[in-house]
Order: sequence, then C-alpha cells, then structure tokens
Amino acid sequence: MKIENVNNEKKLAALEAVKYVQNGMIVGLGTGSTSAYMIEKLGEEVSNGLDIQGVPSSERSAALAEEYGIPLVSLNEVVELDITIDGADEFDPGLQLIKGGGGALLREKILAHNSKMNIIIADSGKAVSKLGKFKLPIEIIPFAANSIIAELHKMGLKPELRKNREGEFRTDENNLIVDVDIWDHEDLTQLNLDLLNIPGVVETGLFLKTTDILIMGKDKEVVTYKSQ
Ligand SMILES: O=C(CO)[C@H](O)[C@H](O)COP(=O)(O)O
Repeated sequence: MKIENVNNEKKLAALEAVKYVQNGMIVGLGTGSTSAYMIEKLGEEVSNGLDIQGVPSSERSAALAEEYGIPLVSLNEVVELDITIDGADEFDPGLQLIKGGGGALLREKILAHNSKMNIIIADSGKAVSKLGKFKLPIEIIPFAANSIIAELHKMGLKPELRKNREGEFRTDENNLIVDVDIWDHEDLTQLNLDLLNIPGVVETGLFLKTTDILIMGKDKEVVTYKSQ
C-alpha cells in the first residue's frame, strides 16, 4: 500500500479514537506515528476548550503534546488514567498486540495497566492472523545484556540488540531493546512469563489482555473491534 494511504488510515483511526475522550479525563498518550495524529487532534480539541490532562508514554510524545498545547501530568500525580490511546505494531483477531517498535513499550505497558480503558489505533497493515512476523521487542537492563542475549539464543529466539545511528538504542529509561523472533511460539502467555522470569528483563512488547477497543483505518473508513 502507498505510504500516503497508510498514513491516511492511521489518521482516520486516530480521529475516531479521539471521539472517546471527554471533558475532565486523564488521557494516556501513546507513542509512534499513529499516536502522533491522535496527539495533534487532541491538541486541536484542547484549543477548542476540551479540558483534559495527558500522561505521555515517552519523551517524544511529551514533546509533541507540549507543542500542541495539551496540559501534562505525571502518572505519579494521578495514579489512574481514564483512557489511553496508543498504536501497535501487530494485532491478531483476539486483539493481542506486539508493541515497542518505537521502543516505548515499558511506559506504554504501565499506562495500559493503569488505564480504565485502552484504545488501540492502527492502519490495516497491522492486522495479522498470528502474531510474530514483527519481531518482539524486549526491554532489558544494560548490566545483564550479554547474559540475557545468551539465554534468548538458547530459547531459539534469535535475539538482535537494537541499534541506531549513535550505536545501541537506549529507551527513555536508559535501557536496551532486544528484538526476538517468536514466530514458532504458540503459547504466548507462557512465553511472556518465561521472558519476564529472566533476571534483567524489564518488560516485553506482548500486550495480551490490555486492549478494550481497537480502531483500524481501512481504506477510507474505520473498523472498530471490541474485546469480548
Ligand atoms: O509500540 C509503539 C511504540 O513503542 C508504537 O505504538 C508502534 O510501534 C506503532 O507505531 P506506528 O504508529 O508508528 O506504526
């Protein structure tokens, strides 16, 4: 699909999700290109009088929200969120997700866990029948990087340390990301537990039970899925 069509689907999903935001809400702000459309639209609504406070899931989203005039608070000030709107790298028919392509999975999962409602916004290219074409991001602490990578190799997960132009990719919490191949794994709940059991693994990008509503842009329309 052409990039402008993908972007249009992202935007459609984002605009639809913003309709769920009401006056007085504490809103979790996701990270990524789809979430950026949502933050831009929320900023427009704020300038038209919508009274909300945002809790950003990354430094990038915090900067964007500030640029668009959305008042921000920290999670520690509010403890619970009314709604979080975030993107995904893949979603399956059970609305299970792989997230973390942008490296913000830790704060994103914390927001999702502490939110009364979680809305995921995505273009149609993110829909899969089975999770795992996208490599699963895992956040790990630098102190244990090599031992964790060795263990992930033993598990057959073909780990790759994420890099960028500056060298090792660092998260907002100054951790590392390892991307692993989970394609051959059927029991994702068990896999998630096995990964979280490795000392030094901070969080995984498997979001298995957090989605309440998923809004997908598809051509010029939106399709809304609700969790059962
Ligand atoms: O999980 C994420 C960041 O950690 C993003 O939500 C995910 O990567 C989707 O990004 P985009 O909206 O740019 O396709």
